[in-house]
Amino acid sequence: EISLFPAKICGPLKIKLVSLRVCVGGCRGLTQLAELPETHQILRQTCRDYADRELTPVAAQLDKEHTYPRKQIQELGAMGVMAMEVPEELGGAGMDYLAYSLAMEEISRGCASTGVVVSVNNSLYIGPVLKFGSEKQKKEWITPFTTGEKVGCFALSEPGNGSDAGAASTVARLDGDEWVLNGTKAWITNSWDASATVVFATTDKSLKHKGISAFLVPMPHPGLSLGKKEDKLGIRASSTANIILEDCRVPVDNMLGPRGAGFKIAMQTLDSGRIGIAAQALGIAQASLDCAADYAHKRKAFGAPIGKLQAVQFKLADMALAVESARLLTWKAALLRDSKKPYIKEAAMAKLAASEAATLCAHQAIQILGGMGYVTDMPAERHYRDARITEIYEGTSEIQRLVIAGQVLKEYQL
Ligand SMILES: Cc1cc2nc3c(=O)[nH]c(=O)nc-3n(C[C@H](O)[C@H](O)[C@H](O)COP(=O)(O)OP(=O)(O)OC[C@H]3O[C@@H](n4cnc5c(N)ncnc54)[C@H](O)[C@@H]3O)c2cc1C
Repeated sequence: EISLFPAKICGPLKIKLVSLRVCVGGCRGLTQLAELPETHQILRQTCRDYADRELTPVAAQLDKEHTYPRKQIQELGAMGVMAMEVPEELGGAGMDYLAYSLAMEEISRGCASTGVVVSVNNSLYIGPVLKFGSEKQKKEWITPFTTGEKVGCFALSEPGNGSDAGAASTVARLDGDEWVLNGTKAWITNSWDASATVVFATTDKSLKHKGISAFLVPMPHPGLSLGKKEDKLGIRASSTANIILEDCRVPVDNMLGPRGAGFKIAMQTLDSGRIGIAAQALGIAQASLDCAADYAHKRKAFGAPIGKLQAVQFKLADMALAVESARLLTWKAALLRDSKKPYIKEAAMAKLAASEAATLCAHQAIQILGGMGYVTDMPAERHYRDARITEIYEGTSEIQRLVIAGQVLKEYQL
């Protein structure tokens, strides 16, 4: 298998990923979190090699020019990475969430913008269709999104509400055999590059969050327009914009899941999605540590490498500790999900720990690099900018703490 690699980028990698499908059941019983099964180690190395070759060298330019990584997303699609959990019959890689987390970390280590495109397509767009869609919807709305040719998005937030997602003001009105959508969705990742979106809108305002339903909307589509591309601090190669719905009509068949189930669909989607964002944050944290440790060996001050200074060593130790502990939490959350056990608390813990690790590591990497950390000649400043969003989207750090506390209090309920 390994001898096939690398003849041509996508073909051999696809073969490798396909051959890993057989082992998915093997990791369910994994108790030794510190060591991955061999199959997952191969997947991790394959994604790491791809990122080193195709993402790390171009990440700074994609960021600078705000360029959507089209070629890379198509290559990742050919590898199976754009639809990791989707069964083979629907065109996906048929793998587990641990595998998805490993791929997400390695891709984000190379380019965090590419990481978020992969994450939104896998967990936020395909995820809810796979879980709540009819067989017909799965074929129509998933299969074309497995190859990297098309990507999807997830439209929950609005200008007036983000954390308080149940307060959605976008409405859906039934008119004959069509739903008519009106409202504005804010901050939608992938929107400028997407071919479809899951939209959350209220079908009965009096029921509050229980009146929210989910809809599948093709893009472009009459009545759907995009706002300006947001000029962001980080993850600048991914697009973020408002999606504006003005009498946007979709057939009744485009409702995803039962009427009124939209809030549940959104929350369950975000529970899983957080594991992917934890993995994205881990990739950024690891890239910051890589950059700082390498520099500590090479940069000399007062006649010796700065890595000999205890002050620098302490920073590296704290960074490595934060990365490793967040990685174990992320793998634990993924393994629990793969074994169909409750994972809400662990996913929130993983996202909180990994995003704070990313912020810490990126901050300390700049300190270790000194002036070189502050300019675009080195990647540390990009990691610092990219890290920040992981503490905001798919639930801010404050919301993660609320989720964790809610679960802890439940465990101690009398
Ligand atoms: C680059 C980017 C990409 C995004 N991509 C998407 C996407 O693809 N799809 C999508 O639907 N959304 C997306 N979002 C939106 C994102 O999920 C929201 O920004 C996030 O949930 C926070 O919502 P908000 O910005 O409205 O902040 P608010 O909810 O207004 O929060 C403001 C502050 O108040 C705090 N706060 C709010 N409520 C509480 C509480 N109960 N307890 C304690 N503190 C609280 C928050 O933690 C935060 O610090 C994206 C955002 C960005 C910036």
